[in-house]
Amino acid sequence: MTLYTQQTTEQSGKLLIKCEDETRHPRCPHGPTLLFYMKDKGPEEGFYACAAYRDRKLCSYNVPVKDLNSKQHLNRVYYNLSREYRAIREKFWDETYEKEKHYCLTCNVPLKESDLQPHSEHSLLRSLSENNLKDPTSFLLPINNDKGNAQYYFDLKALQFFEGCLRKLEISKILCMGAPRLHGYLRNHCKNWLQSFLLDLDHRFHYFYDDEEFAWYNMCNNFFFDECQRRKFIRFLKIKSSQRLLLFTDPPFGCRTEPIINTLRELSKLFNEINHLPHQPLPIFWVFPYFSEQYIQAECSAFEMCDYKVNYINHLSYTDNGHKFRKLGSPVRLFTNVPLGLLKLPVGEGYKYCARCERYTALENRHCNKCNKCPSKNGATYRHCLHCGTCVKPYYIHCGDCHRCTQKEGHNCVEYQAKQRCRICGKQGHTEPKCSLRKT
Ligand SMILES: C[S@@+](CC[C@H](N)C(=O)[O-])C[C@H]1O[C@@H](n2cnc3c(N)ncnc32)[C@H](O)[C@@H]1O
Ligand SMILES: [Zn+2]
Ligand SMILES: [Zn+2]
Ligand SMILES: [Zn+2]
Ligand SMILES: [Zn+2]
Ligand SMILES: [Zn+2]
Ligand SMILES: [Zn+2]
Repeated sequence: MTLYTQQTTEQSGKLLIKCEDETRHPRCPHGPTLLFYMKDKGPEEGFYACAAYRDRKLCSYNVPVKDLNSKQHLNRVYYNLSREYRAIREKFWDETYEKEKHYCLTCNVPLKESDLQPHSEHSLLRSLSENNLKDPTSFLLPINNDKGNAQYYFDLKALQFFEGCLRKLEISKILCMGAPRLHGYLRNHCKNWLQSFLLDLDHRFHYFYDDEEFAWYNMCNNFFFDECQRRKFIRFLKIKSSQRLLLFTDPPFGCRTEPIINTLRELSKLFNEINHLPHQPLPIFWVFPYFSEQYIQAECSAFEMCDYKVNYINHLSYTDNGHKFRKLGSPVRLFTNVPLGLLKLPVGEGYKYCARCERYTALENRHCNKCNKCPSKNGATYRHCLHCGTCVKPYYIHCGDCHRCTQKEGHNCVEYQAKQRCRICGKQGHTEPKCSLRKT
């Protein structure tokens, strides 16, 4: 059962989520839970469920608010495995007796020569190379369950694009929150000007990275599994006045936006406190699909969407070559509070500079003089509809009853209008003809 994705909420009505006060919520093994409830019934009728895993098979914690027995649930302590993982790392890297390093992909454990025997029938990677060890995402099997880790890795072009942006913005420290391949890439290619720190739910990184660059972490509730790692992380946040830190995140697309935004706020606050800076949001890069724009902007209007299409190497639909979106390319974009004019998109890869927008946009995104912007969101070339007063997807048809362009012919106008969002201002409850922001 997928209860918690944003799209489900939109369809099924109003499943809300309470995450601000989460440290007071009962805990599952993945930290404080989130409180889910229906808008018309209120939090008392809601339930607490795991912040990280969106499937009961992956984390079975699910307790209705009214069944919460404080003694039973509130003070439950879960065993922290971080210490054990770190002990395995120490042994793995200790070369006093054995130098060779191996990995069992079946059991997901690093091994030395004398550990190999019980794994002889398993899928083994013997004698890991230095390059493998420098970036474990080069050989670890991605955990690509969409209701859990949803581990999809950037392709090389995306990594190079991000590197270019970070250079241009003169970033000197980066937090890779749920971005292990980016972390691996940057620590190997950019270490003389950029320090990277990885925050991820995947405990396997314990084996390859020490506490100076990795913390086992849940970004949906800002939870560190290990206190020692949290302290090291706080040290990493401390910057000199000449340095700049950027927070980069690529969460699973099934994650709700509210808890992530909450975490971004908490981390910004912590960063400012540690550095004795006035309140200001951190520069953030957030990779997410273009169709989530409304949810991100509803919570945080400072985030704008950049036209760059982000590709993954191990996801069929989320690449330019994927079958589902082949015509329009990957639907994955970069959302950021950094002014879009500061980002340079690669001209040889389907992008151009639009002098009127004063930023780079996709080649197919033609500037509309009436809307005064390059309007496309999804990679198609939009056309301007004079009746709607805005640009729309090319295959939309203007409906005389709805007074707007719609996707489906023969739709039920009453039902359709009730659910729609205005394409000009993004709000619900009216459509373009009645929008106060309409220009033409
Ligand atoms: C879509 S992948 C992003 C990887 C990125 N594209 C890269 O190549 O570096 C999501 C990553 O976030 C991690 N993750 C998933 N849920 C998380 C959570 N609740 N907290 C922290 N990390 C999480 C996964 O383990 C995975 O590494
Ligand atoms: Zn859990
Ligand atoms: Zn094994
Ligand atoms: Zn333009
Ligand atoms: Zn237009
Ligand atoms: Zn129209
Ligand atoms: Zn409007």
